[in-house]
Amino acid sequence: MADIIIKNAYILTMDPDAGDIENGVVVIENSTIKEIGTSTECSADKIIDAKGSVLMPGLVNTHCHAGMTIFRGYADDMQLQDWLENHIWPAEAKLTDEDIYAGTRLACLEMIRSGTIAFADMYIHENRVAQAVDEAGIRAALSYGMIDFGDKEKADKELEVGTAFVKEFNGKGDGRITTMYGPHAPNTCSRDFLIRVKEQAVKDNVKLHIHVLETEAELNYMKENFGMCSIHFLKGIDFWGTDVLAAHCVWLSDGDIKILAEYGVNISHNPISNMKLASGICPVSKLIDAGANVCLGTDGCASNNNLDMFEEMRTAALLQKVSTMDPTVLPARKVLEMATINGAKALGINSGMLKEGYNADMIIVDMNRAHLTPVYDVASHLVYAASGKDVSATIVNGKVLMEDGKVLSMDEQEVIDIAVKSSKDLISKINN
Ligand SMILES: O=c1[nH]cnc2c1ncn2[C@@H]1O[C@H](CO)[C@@H](O)[C@H]1O
Ligand SMILES: [Zn+2]
Repeated sequence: MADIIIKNAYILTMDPDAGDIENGVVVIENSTIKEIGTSTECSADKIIDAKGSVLMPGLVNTHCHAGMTIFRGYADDMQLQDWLENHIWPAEAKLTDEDIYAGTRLACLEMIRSGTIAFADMYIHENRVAQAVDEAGIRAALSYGMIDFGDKEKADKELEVGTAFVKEFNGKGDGRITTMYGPHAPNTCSRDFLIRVKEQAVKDNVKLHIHVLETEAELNYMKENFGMCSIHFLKGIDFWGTDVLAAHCVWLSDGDIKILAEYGVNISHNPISNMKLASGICPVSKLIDAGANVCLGTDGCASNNNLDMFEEMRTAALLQKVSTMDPTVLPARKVLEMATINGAKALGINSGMLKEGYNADMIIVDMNRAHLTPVYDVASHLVYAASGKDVSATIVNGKVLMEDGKVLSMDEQEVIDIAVKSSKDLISKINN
């Protein structure tokens, strides 16, 4: 007896061998996909009738600071450096681990609601992030964000916290949680520290998550201090590899693009954050043409200001078209690949496709809506017309986290109330 059968769905498998299945069935047993096709002999404890809906792999958000939902709308309309140094970092200094737990629960709730099945996180008090992820039932690749600012003592401490986190939480939450090292950026971490972190990550056999060339200011800083850009600098210390998830990568030369592709670096494109902070535009279509693995992320909620990966897909497509003045770049299916297959590859998880043996991580999108009518091409609607609010069900690791628009793995009102309280406490701490 299987656990769940989903029937009568239009299945967007994202599996290049299978394509779309117009009236399909998926059978879930334990945490994986047991069968996918047009019919099944299996029976199951639970049957979900997805008539009129699309069943697809859940989306993967490859760059997030989940706890920053607490700062949603807190500091808008400024330059990244001013925003971080004068607003976000002073406020983060007042955050308690309880605030981060509350903010991450809110993020998980929002992600489950909007069809995200996994995310890559870099933040502080990451043990509480892991707790929130474990309880919410979502999947995540978590890292403690480390910054040394060239201070040797701080570097030792940061690496100690980062290493302890990696070791304690890798594989937790029935394997839904994996861990990474999170050196913040080449202009906030020293050369020595980045070398040590890379060595430790290789030793522990875990991946690395880092911000790279998000701003022109970083490019100028690296040129002034090292006589080269961050891409060549990181190449020089043997940092690059398929184990690296590099967020942003906005300020790239054609030579940099070749390096990133050659080393198989995973690039998390965050178009909304890059637009909001006026950081610039990642040359996504050039990266893809060069053969690089480009995926999508929202960044934290203070620079987006939501975690809706459907909005991120649409923005990625539109921004690339207007910036290259070529409407043929990043067609809908390509963007869907970025948000599913490519994201799963970056996180090293067996998700991103609906295929036998893969993780049972999937979502149901309700197409019976005015703004999704009529339908000529399902992929087009998912990228250009749908939003996260159209997701009716989210399944992660074979567990139904949301069904018929109702979140089952957490008490929604409680999560919202506690996050509101955290934000109010925070403001009074900041003002005192
Ligand atoms: O867009 C961004 N660029 C650089 N840093 C960021 C961005 N968003 C958030 N953080 C910061 O990265 C650290 C992770 O532990 C946090 O301090 C967070 O505020
Ligand atoms: Zn970030």
